[in-house]
Amino acid sequence: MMSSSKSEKEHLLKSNTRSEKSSSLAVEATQPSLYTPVQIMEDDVSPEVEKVEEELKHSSERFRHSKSGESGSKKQSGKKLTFRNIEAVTVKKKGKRQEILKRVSGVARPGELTFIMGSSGAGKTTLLNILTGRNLKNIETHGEIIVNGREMHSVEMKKLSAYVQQDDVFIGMLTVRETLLFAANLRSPLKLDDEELTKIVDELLVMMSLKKCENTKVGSLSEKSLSRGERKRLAFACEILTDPPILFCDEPTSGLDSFMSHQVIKALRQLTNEGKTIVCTIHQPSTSVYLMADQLILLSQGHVAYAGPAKEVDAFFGRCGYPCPKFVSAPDHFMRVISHKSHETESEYTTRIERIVEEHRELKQSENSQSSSRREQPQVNVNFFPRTWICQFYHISHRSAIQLWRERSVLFVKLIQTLIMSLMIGGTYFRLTINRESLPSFKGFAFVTVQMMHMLFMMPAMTVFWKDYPVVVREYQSNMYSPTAYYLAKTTADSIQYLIFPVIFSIILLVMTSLPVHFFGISHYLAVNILLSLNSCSVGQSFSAICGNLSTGMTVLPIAIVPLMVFGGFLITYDAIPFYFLPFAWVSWYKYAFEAITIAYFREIDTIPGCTGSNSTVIANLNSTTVGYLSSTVISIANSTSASKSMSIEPTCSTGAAFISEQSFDVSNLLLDYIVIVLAILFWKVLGVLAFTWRIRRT
Ligand SMILES: Nc1ncnc2c1ncn2[C@@H]1O[C@H](COP(=O)(O)OP(=O)(O)OP(=O)(O)O)[C@@H](O)[C@H]1O
Repeated sequence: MMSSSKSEKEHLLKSNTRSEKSSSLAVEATQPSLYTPVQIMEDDVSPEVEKVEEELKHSSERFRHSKSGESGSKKQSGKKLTFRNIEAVTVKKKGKRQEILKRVSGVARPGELTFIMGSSGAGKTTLLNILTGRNLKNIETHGEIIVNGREMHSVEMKKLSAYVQQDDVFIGMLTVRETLLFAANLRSPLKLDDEELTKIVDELLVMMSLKKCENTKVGSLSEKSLSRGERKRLAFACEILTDPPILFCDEPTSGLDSFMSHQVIKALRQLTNEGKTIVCTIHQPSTSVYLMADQLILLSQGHVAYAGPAKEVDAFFGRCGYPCPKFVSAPDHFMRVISHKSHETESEYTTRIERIVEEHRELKQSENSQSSSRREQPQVNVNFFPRTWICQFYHISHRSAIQLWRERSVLFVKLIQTLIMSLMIGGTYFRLTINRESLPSFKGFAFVTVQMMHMLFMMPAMTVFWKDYPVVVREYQSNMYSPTAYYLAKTTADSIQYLIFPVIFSIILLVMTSLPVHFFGISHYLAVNILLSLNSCSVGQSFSAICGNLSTGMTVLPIAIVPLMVFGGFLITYDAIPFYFLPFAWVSWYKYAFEAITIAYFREIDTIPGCTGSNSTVIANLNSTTVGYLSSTVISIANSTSASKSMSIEPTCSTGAAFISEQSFDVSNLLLDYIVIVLAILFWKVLGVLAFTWRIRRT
């Protein structure tokens, strides 16, 4: 740290001398900047800054010792990052191509801090994304990325580096400590025990000045808990816990005050002292921050305007005819030179940039001609995730369970909803028993039960991923876990509620009705309802993953589900279904659930009270009596298919078995019914996993 301060001061003095010598030809502003170099030097040595720096230094050292298990300071073997002729093109509508980066080349060396600077839209973030192999949807890229003479595949690059992205996204319900512990569990390259991980997290909390908020919930963008600076420091802590040799940071100082910006860059500088290669984009650095850079890459209109030592940039712009005027800070000056001014035309701006780019190209030509050395080819068969699939599954489901519990107000609302619906339906079928008159009502009761298992649970299940989706993308890109582990762990943890609510719903209905109380009936009724609710959430989650967002999923879902419901045997008997719609009936889990519930209650009944024989006739009008409140869509579909056949039950039966076969069901199908419902759950799970994995991998 001391050496860096010293070199900064030398750099600063040189920069002042250069500034004094230079003329003010190319710059309009000649007013002294608010942040004069002398003030910065004074700020730099203020007791408060010194104290924080000392704290950071000691914490950093302790953290590294705890990880390496060595008493002395451990320097990493350096990684020299070279990128050559990086091009990025987006293909827009009607095949229009937009060049974002045009043959961008540069070098970042170990032990050095490299700043990528440029005006907004210059391509800084895109360059970092290409170097780290992330967020390249819709972007075509070319060029070479070489580390220590070997060309890198993006998978290898991810193992060697960490990337602190501009937006800090976290699971809002977790505390700072829990967030770090989760990351440490899944990212640490070595398998460490709980005690060692806790120690690392403790060290990181001190190192990043997060100790005082370690038990504060991270919060989301809508409900803030941590300050922006704390969120930024947490993002750093999550990335550097793997001790990567190369660290990329996109706008690490955005949203921070000048003191905190200085501290963040200072912390990065300290990491370079350990041999790390650090590359960060930075928008408008204060002079104190700028002076900490070793190397500078200036981007303008997707071109490299300058790439080289930071201390030589003044001389370069002087050579181009834009020397830095007296009292104007160097970053302010060259940012002005490479930015589009309001009073100039597009062609004037482009001409200026082309001249600077050409000047830089000439400067670099000799360097490039020397660098055509032979390189090793990339290795792609590298182990992708540090932890096993089971370990990933365990930690994600644990985190999801914590989230579920902390969001228990949502669970409470769902409980109230379940209670209200079950009391309403229980009231409708109050004292329902099995006799001649109530046979149509039983069909209505079975229909409403099955329908409720879908209405209550399918839509809420669709929301399961989307709140956390940006976090999941970020964590996947950081090689923390596979999408399959996430999907299955998240949906499994979320499904706990779908074991409880259907039981509450079923018990209330069973208490309020007067259906026969026997173990066979009750156990099958409960089992079918639980399986149906699990199937509903599998369907909801799967549609959500397939459609990619909630609103599309909610629109598409009824198109697929309504036919299955209509041909489920409640509204039309199997025999009456037109042959071209029969496939819907074959795959309708509604039908199998209805069959299982019917068998559960009628198999044991020898004689249906009130049914004396083959002449008994009961007309059921589901429209007006039993399911009158159901959606008009369903009813109209039912009416438009063979209404007379579907709405009437004309039993020629007096026994339970006869009633079962009257519905085109078979007593021996009970096991098949369960198998089909379980297969439906598995089918939707697999489809959901595939869709989710595809979606995440595309990012
Ligand atoms: N995936 C993409 N699809 C289409 N255009 C893109 C994509 N990514 C980046 N761009 C475009 O590329 C240009 C450069 O974007 P980039 O985010 O790299 O700029 P930047 O220099 O980081 O800007 P800022 O400082 O504002 O973050 C912009 O015009 C942007 O709209």
